[in-house]
Amino acid sequence: MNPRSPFRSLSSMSGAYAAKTRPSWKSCTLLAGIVPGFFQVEMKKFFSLQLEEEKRRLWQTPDNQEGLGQLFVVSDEQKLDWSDLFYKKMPPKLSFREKMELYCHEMKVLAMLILGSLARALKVDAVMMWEMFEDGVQSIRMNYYLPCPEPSKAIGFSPHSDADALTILYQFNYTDGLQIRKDGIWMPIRSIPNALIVNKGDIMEIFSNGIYRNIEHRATVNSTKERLSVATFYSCRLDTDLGPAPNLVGLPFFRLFQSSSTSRTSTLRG
Ligand SMILES: O=C(O)CCC(=O)C(=O)O
Ligand SMILES: [Fe+2]
Repeated sequence: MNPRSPFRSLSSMSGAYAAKTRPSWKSCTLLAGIVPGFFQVEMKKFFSLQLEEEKRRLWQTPDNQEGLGQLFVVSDEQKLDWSDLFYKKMPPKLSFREKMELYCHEMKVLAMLILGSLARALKVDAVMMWEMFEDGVQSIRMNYYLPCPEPSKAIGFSPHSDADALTILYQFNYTDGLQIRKDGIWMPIRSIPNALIVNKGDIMEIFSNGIYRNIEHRATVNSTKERLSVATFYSCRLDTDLGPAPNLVGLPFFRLFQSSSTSRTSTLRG
């Protein structure tokens, strides 16, 4: 039987615990809980690259170990390692673009969780919902509202509904401004530290046959404080025939929307 290195869970790795139980093993298997499956898929794709041209482009050079290849070959006689290898140095800090991509990735995971709950609430086929949204279109908008000398005469973001299925909004510096229209009245949504606001958009209204209404909202400005918000928009795949879910049309429901191709839906507001 192969010996196994000791297991540790991430939560048990407090300094005191780790010092007291320092294992004689030089390595330890850490159970971190979150294993990024998407990375494994991409890695497999990468190593199955058949394109000679692409491989040549990524090939290591004698003065740079970064890239694809086996630079540990020092003589024709040596026994070669039976592996392909890709080596890349990572910058110590993420760039703004990388941070934005990471944020979008986390928001997509959250959007899919929320869509899963909505599928259960609407009693729609979860597989159909998954296929519609898993490779959906995602976009991000960052809004910066400057203090305005005459806030009552200006509006930060005019009233609109988002064209997507779900919007996840984060308000950075706890400055109020977002308002939603309920029964004809504009209601302020208080900015709570670390809270995300989830709004349903036009696609969700169509898909749910009007059960979930899109949210009309706007952003106001104020005279002393700037305000920052970031909205990530999540829509279904572009090749979806968008219409109400089949179980939501027919009695007791009236069909409120016809199906049409998603690419015709306006994306002006997300
Ligand atoms: O800044 C806000 O609170 C709202 C932003 C918004 O509605 C949008 O970007 O679509
Ligand atoms: Fe919006």
